[in-house]
Amino acid sequence: MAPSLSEPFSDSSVLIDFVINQGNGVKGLSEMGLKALPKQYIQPLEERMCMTNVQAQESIPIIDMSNPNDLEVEKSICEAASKWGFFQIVNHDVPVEVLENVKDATYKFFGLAAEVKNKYSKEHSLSNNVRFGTSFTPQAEKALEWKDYLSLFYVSEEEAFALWPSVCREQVLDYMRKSEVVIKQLLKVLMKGLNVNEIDETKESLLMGSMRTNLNYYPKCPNPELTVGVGRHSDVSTLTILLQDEIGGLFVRGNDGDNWIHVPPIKGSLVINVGDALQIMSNGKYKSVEHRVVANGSNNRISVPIFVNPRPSDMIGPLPELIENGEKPIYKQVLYSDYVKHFFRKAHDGKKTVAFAEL
Ligand SMILES: COc1cc(/C=C/C(=O)SCCNC(=O)CCNC(=O)[C@H](O)C(C)(C)COP(=O)(O)OP(=O)(O)OC[C@H]2O[C@@H](n3cnc4c(N)ncnc43)[C@H](O)[C@@H]2OP(=O)(O)O)ccc1O
Ligand SMILES: O=C(O)CCC(=O)C(=O)O
Ligand SMILES: [Fe+2]
Repeated sequence: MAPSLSEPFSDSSVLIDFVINQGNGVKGLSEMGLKALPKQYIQPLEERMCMTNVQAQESIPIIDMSNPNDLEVEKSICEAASKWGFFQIVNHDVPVEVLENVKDATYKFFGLAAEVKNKYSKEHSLSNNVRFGTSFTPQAEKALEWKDYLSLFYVSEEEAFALWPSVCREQVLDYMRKSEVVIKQLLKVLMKGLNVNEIDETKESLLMGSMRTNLNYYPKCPNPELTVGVGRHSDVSTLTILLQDEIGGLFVRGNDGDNWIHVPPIKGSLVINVGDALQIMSNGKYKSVEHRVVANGSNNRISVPIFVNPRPSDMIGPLPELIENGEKPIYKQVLYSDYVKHFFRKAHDGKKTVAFAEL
């Protein structure tokens, strides 16, 4: 039974039951037309976005990928990855209709009835590789985040056909397939910037041996200033390729450490960011930068990140080529699945995950 408007969720077990156990998510809360944000979503003051900390004059680089092997383009990719950890690419090879189709499919998935989406929840999903959820890690969070997601870990086309929701399966697979060219172009350039000039099969697998695509849904929120869409974090990937819609709300930590920079939506562009695995493998040259998403009081928002990762069974650490060149390692070798489990078992806490690999 849905809770009544006059008795909103003062009892947390009622909220958890409605949002998590019944699969209504925050989308279900948003669609009830609540007048006030349930207290479980109220973030401590220091985690709320304060507009005085936004640096409106700054922006992350926008890189034209028409000629990816042009030396100036290569230089701007490596500089952006070292200085900002984030950049947007335009004129890349991923067709605009592939991007539009995956956005439509995201709306289709979240438009399904709660009972249907709930078949993919941690409790009911037939596989750990397919997971519908809400917030980030609700069991570890003091305050919940205003986001629902579907997370799809790619193993094979056969598995995707058997297990992924049919309303979005083809569109996500197509988005992943078509993004592979640009992912390889970027990794080749980034490796060249480290003087790693050959990407053999083993290295390619270490850099991009596994991929996970998330469909993120941030519904319209009452009192958006009191909560977050996604709290401060860095990704644990090698690289993340992020498609966002036209609403905006993604902020990246500026390189002076205190301020936040908005990532404005640009039609047809993709946002690229360095994840912790690449920061570790590059021995700190490329930076995985903290970012967060604000909640929105007027619009629903979606985004579709592809997390390009090592394989769970890979050991990651500074690349041997860097150490052979005389660099002192600042990270140890860690099993990538241990690193990711450490990330998923705690609430978002900015850049703290990487301490797991520090020497
Ligand atoms: C969801 O909101 C997010 C997500 C992000 C993600 C940013 C990234 O960079 S994702 C890239 C993740 N990397 C990979 O997918 C690498 C390859 N995969 C793995 O290494 C493994 O699949 C695994 C993720 C480590 C899971 O390993 P497994 O041995 O099967 O162990 P489990 O028991 O299933 O999971 C361990 C632990 O993690 C939780 N968890 C697993 N998958 C997810 C998921 N997709 N989303 C959320 N949480 C997940 C799981 O519940 C377990 O926790 P327990 O407490 O139950 O033990 C960035 C920002 C966001 O807001
Ligand atoms: O929605 C966004 O713009 C970013 C989401 C994000 O940071 C993530 O899923 O890791
Ligand atoms: Fe992220």
